[in-house]
Amino acid sequence: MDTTEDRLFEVKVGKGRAWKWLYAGSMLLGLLLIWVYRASHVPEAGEKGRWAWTAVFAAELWFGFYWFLTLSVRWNPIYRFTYKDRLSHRFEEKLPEVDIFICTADPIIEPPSIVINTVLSVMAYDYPPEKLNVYLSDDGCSIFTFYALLEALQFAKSWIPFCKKFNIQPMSPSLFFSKSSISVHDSSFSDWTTMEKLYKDMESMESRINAAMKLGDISEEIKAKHEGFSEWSSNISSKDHQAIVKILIDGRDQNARDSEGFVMPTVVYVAREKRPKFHHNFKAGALNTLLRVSEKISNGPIILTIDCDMYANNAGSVRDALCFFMDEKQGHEYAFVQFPQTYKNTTKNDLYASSLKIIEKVDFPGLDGQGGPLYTGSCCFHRRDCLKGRKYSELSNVELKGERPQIFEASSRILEEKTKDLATCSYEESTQWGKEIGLKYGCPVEDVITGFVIQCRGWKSVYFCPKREAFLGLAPTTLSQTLVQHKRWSEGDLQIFLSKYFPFLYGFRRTKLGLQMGYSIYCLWAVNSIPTIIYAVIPSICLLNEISLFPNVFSYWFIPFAYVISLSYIVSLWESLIHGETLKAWWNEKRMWLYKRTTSYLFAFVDAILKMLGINDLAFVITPKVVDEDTSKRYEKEIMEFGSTSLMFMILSTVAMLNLFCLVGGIGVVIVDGAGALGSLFMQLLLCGSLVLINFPIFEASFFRKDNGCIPISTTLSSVAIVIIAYFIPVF
Ligand SMILES: O=c1ccn([C@@H]2O[C@H](COP(=O)(O)OP(=O)(O)O[C@H]3O[C@H](CO)[C@@H](O)[C@H](O)[C@H]3O)[C@@H](O)[C@H]2O)c(=O)[nH]1
Ligand SMILES: [Mn+2]
Repeated sequence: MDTTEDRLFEVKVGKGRAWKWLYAGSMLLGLLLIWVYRASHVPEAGEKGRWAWTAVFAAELWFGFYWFLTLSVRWNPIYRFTYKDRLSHRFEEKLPEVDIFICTADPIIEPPSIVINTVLSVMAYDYPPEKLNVYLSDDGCSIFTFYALLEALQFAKSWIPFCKKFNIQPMSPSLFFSKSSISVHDSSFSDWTTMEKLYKDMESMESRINAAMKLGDISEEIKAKHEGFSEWSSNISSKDHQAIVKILIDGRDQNARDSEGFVMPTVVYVAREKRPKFHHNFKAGALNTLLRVSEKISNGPIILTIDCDMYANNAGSVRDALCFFMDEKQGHEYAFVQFPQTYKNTTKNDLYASSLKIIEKVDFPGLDGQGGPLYTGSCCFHRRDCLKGRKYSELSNVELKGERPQIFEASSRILEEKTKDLATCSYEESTQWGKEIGLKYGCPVEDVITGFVIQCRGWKSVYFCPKREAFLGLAPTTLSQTLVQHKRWSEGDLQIFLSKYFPFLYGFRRTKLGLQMGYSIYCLWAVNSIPTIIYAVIPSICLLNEISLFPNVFSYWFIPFAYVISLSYIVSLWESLIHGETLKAWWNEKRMWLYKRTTSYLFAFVDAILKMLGINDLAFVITPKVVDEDTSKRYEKEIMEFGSTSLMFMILSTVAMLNLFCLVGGIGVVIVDGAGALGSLFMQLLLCGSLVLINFPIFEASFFRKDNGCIPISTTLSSVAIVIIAYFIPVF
């Protein structure tokens, strides 16, 4: 019973080992030579540039070490393929219940129209609907989200059967109808009238929801239609809002069938206290709430967690995930199956590098080869018991039983009352929730830390990248949103590194060394800020002051520098291009690399240290899912968005101005001193020149743009002033 035909999935191992050895070996040699050069050429005490030299040396040591960590995810990538036909052939009748957890937190920055499209998309999965249960957690505790959900469920009655009948993908109505070429256009599609009607229904649903939002209230007429609205009837702002649980569709209920006998998935709305406070714990708290509530309602052994802006785009994803969990040979080893988080709103050249292409295409298959990818919060299927805290044991055969708790027989109203207490934040007081049970608390990347602990309990995870994207989400569409998001991520990741979950210690013997290194790549994102700032500032200042920090182009020592630098850029460019990025997207990615490191990571670094000292509190800054029309037009045209004053922009602008200033000065020096100076300052000219080039959008936004997204004049003036002042401070 071990032939390949029995397996529900297949694994292909990446090729090119010999090349990798050659690459890694020669890079290492180059790095060693650079370090030898640095160590043997330190300027004498009292000589100019001694400090600069030391700083640059330290930065290069770090870059070398960090590069070494990144080898872990390039060494052994694996790629997976599933056999869904075998799954249905063998297990169709025994498919488990699947619970889908969707989180939303704020009706303004996460508009209900987005949330309901996510809900509708997962309801339409190609999966027995009586085994599909959708839970929406609403930390915004918003009557509008609730209302929108009710509207969506009404619409679902025609939308879901339509999706199933014609295999509609994407299953999110707004995405489906926004596509200019609709995939059902072939001859088999015969139901234009239904489609047109659906489109009209969707539009009128949207306009009703928007009208209610605009009005700031739900009309009495609508409120009368569902008793659930009464939860909001009393003066909510003064009352301590405990929790709401509403079973809106009970999939087991015969009434949930439509006239043709069509069954709808179960849909449950859960809201907790409105304002984050004691025991709230942000998204991790929300997911743990859903764990408890769902346990009493459907208790699906498999759970999908997604964010409210992540539309399901591939109807087969649930079955894909089950191909891993239900595989007889290896299924019992896997705790979760992570799908890539892809975005529907990235522009052609991915201005803010938000597609995270290299992570998706290179890092994660690489991590999979080391024991499994990170859990990234969204687009991930879990085994319920692993998520709750179960340890792996080779002996126990983890069955995926689809049994519902007895209590389900209870009527919805009784069940709602019973689960309400479980949904409150105060329920968790002096319990193990967030510590031993469920998602971990106290970290802005609850997902990464939770996944890591699961892997340390002996479980493996799976990364599955299907041909048709499984999910399509919304990436941030402005520079500051992107930088803030990365601050949250890098801060959370660094916190893990500084905590008892330090990968090399906590993961020791529990996970592979390669996986610990893989985690460290992200955990140390924030630390990269310091060496990067050193490199972006010091060589340029030295250039201006005619202090050479690199070997002369005509010296042998120049070779390792040239080799290491060009090879790393060639490899990075090659990785981008083979994964379908444009040349410009690569360039944009390099710019964001610099911007994240000099701002997000720097702030994260500082905040993580403060947090460790107990000075700072935990926060979760939610990424807005909408921007105004003006901004969104600029985004479409790939014009970088600044628009406001912020410390982050101030830093970016100062670094850019400084380099411009130094480049002009440096060129002046070379012209005056001639070829000799060019040889010894060549590397610095190149570095400074590249920094000026990559910062072109900043110069444009400071001096040439007139729109609302340009850099405020005050920021430009201040950064120029800082550069001038810095020029007169004798640093060396
Ligand atoms: O108090 C909160 C705060 C956030 N959320 C939800 O968490 C999700 C993610 O928030 P978002 O602002 O969109 O963050 P992103 O940076 O886009 O999210 C990434 O990073 C998070 C960790 O920082 C992960 O939880 C996410 O899954 C992952 O997509 C959203 O659905 C929110 O509604 C809550 O439910 N409650
Ligand atoms: Mn998001």
